[in-house]
Amino acid sequence: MIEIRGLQKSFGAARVLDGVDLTLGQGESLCVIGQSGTGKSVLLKCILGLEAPEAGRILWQGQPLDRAARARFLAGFGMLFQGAALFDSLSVWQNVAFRLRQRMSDDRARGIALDKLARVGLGPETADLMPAELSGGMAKRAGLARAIADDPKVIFFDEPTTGLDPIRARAIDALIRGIVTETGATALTITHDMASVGLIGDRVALLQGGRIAHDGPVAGMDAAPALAAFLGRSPAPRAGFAAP
Ligand SMILES: Nc1ncnc2c1ncn2[C@@H]1O[C@H](COP(=O)(O)OP(=O)(O)OP(=O)(O)O)[C@@H](O)[C@H]1O
Repeated sequence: MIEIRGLQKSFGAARVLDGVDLTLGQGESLCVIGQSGTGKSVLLKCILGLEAPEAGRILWQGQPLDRAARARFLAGFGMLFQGAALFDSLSVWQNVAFRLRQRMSDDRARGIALDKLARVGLGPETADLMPAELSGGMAKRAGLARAIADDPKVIFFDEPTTGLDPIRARAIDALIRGIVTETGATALTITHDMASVGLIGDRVALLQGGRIAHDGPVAGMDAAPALAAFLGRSPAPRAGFAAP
């Protein structure tokens, strides 16, 4: 569905992306991990058209993601931003219904927003609260409700568990996995959190030195040498491996 080939992006003399090749299949959940400053956000911005790469191609459904294709892509796309990024001056339901209100009545948009809030575990009593009245975990849930408000076919999750304690982080992971599974959406998650990778991802890619240093299924990722090196530990023995 999304195919990235030879993507390069520099800032001044610093080449951040140095030939990134990555494919995201329809209905697949891919997690991209990497150290701070390796270019995960830059990669996301190149896909969204917020940064222009010097070289390489991004294809969506086999077509180059030019201006017209990107507009179609973004119309069927949802995103959970790092820190939720709710609009401070809008209530929770208005945030969730932000895109819906551009094409339907407030009554209808509010009804859909309440359904989506319920899906992420927020009751109707939260609908008229302002973002400043929410805890970090509630804000993430509201951001997630906004990401799925328009029933997107593709959803990007940027550091979905950053700033949450482990219990709330796992709850958000479980919600994301449930939503991705039940909607069949294609998902791209950027994260540092390996517990999230295990819960959310079908596949994990490691961005390192401007390239994809590892790309493989989440099942069995403990045995991948590149991931073990990234995490600073020895790879787990493969199934059937007999220790001497
Ligand atoms: N607009 C910009 N101008 C100059 N340098 C930039 C710009 N955007 C990103 N960079 C640089 O590109 C590199 C990659 O940044 P990026 O934000 O993609 O890292 P990241 O992997 O997402 O990090 P983190 O996990 O900490 O969010 C960094 O060195 C950053 O300083």
